[in-house]
Amino acid sequence: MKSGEQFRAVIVGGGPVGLTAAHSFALAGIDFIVLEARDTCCPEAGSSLVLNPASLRVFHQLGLEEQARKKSAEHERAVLVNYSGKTCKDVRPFTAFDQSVGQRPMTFHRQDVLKILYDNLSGENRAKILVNKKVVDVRTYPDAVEVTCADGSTYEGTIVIGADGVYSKTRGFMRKLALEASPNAAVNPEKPYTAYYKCMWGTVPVPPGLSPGDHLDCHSDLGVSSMFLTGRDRGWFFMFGLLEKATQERKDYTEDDKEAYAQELAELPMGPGLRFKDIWHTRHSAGMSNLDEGVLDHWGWNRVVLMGDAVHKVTPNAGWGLNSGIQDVAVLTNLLRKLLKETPTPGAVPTLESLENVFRAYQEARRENMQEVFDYSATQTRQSARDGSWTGWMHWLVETVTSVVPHFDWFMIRYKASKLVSAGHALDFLGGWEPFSGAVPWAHPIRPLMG
Ligand SMILES: Cc1cc2nc3c(=O)[nH]c(=O)nc-3n(C[C@H](O)[C@H](O)[C@H](O)COP(=O)(O)OP(=O)(O)OC[C@H]3O[C@@H](n4cnc5c(N)ncnc54)[C@H](O)[C@@H]3O)c2cc1C
Repeated sequence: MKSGEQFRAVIVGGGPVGLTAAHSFALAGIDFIVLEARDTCCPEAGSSLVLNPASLRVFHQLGLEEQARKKSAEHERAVLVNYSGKTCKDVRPFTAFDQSVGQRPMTFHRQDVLKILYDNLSGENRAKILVNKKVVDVRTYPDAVEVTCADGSTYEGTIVIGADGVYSKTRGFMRKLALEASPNAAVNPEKPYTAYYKCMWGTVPVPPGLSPGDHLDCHSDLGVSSMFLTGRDRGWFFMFGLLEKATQERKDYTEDDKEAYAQELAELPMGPGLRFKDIWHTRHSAGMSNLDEGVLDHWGWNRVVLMGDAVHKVTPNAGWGLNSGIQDVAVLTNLLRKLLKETPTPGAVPTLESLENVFRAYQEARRENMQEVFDYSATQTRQSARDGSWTGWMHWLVETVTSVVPHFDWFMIRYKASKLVSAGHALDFLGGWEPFSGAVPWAHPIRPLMG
């Protein structure tokens, strides 16, 4: 293996984070290739994705905002019911986002996000997304990396980026290679995430009485909760449940498991006058998994670096998983672009030391914020599906007291959620424009576009 003449990033995984990286790298002038295991980057799998204003700001910079607005619904109404189905709150707190950061979160069908990303790559860049390329080996050399796929094909590059999700193979190779290089190397655990909750999700037609942008929640003290979101033309349910025992093992739920769980939660309220049994039979599709949680301590090693669910995994109640991955993309793109621009000989491949410095700076820029996002997400899950522990009762007490405080949700969004969102990075070499501004300043402002 010898050094390539030009820098190239081999991105493992053509999910939403890998595809966002493809757009960002293309605009930054960073050569890349994406290797995706499935036969398509846009499968009809998963449920909704809520993009927060920080992600929408990046999408705007990538030229994707217009398509995104056509395919999504802005958050409008928040309804909370208790386990008996009684409405505790029916409010419209999301105007707080309009005032704070100038933009509300938007709800998409997951496949639509993938299609927006994939379809809007130029022909030249789309040709760099290769499907049916399941990565089975990663090797590092003094000047390069080599990635091998299940079909026997190999790809060389300067770095390899693991955007291959919660069960990341790249993460495993990073660990293995670091330990081979030094048995005392500081590495991530082999199984770095732990699940305390499970979730079944699915797509259904919008039930009567609901409108685009509705967000319904049902909380309970029995270790279960439900959430229902409406988009432009469909709705999505999320049925959360506390696992009997925390686990680090992967669990693949079967159709029978889903049916049994649906029967178990049939009477769980989803919103005013709506129970789970009313919508389960209308589903187009449903999925189920344990909700892994964790933030890794080592985001990169040598020529290998991780982003998205491969390096942090949060529960989905607060909708921060992909939004965090988009932040990873923005920060890593900015740092790599700067490095490549500053390389003494134009076009020369940066040294391993300079790449490792970039990976360190990337982790430093993201790790602390990610922990805050992680804690926020974990708390939301535990406040919703409360257990019988004292923390469960504390969550109950806080929720009961705050549910009678006028405009409480508005204040939480204005002073807590907006603060997290406004910490968001964007691509520092591209401009942006107005709606993404309000009373809360962005920690990393972008240059306003002229005209
Ligand atoms: C029910 C639910 C609701 C959610 N809602 C939201 C939300 O509203 N907002 C939000 O921000 N986040 C949400 N999330 C989280 C979000 O889905 C993830 O954070 C996001 O998908 C992570 O993207 P990723 O690209 O890192 O990983 P993935 O989406 O897992 O994509 C990884 C890709 O890598 C490919 N791959 C895997 N292994 C290999 C290999 N060996 N070789 C090549 N390719 C490989 C996979 O096929 C896949 O395409 C939700 C999650 C769940 C479960």
